Amino acid sequence: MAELLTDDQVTAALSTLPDWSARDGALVRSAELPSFAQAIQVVNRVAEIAENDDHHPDIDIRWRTLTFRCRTHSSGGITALDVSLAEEIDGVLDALA
Ligand SMILES: C[C@H](O)[C@H](O)[C@H]1CNC2=NC(N)=NC(=O)C2=N1
Repeated sequence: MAELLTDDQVTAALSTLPDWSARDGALVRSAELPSFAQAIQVVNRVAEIAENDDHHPDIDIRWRTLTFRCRTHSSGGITALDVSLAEEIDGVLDALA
């Protein structure tokens, strides 16, 4: 099972992820896309990455606003897998937002 990050490790990771915060044992980011269709494109691209990595974010879709929550369910909190996933989600948003 993946190791949980310490609070200090989470703080250090967040310093490189300015659009993310830590809430309730998860890395959380919201993003508003120009349209619902573009929001769904982002979701589809993130879904592909999540399947490849076998690590899946919780995703909330409200019209064109997406909220991603990255936590390792099997570990019960934030692990290095979530930091990597957050970086990959940033990459998708940078490319499509
Ligand atoms: C067997 C497989 O690796 C697990 O079920 C994976 C799938 N995706 C997952 N995603 C997340 N975010 N947390 C998990 O614990 C998790 N477990």
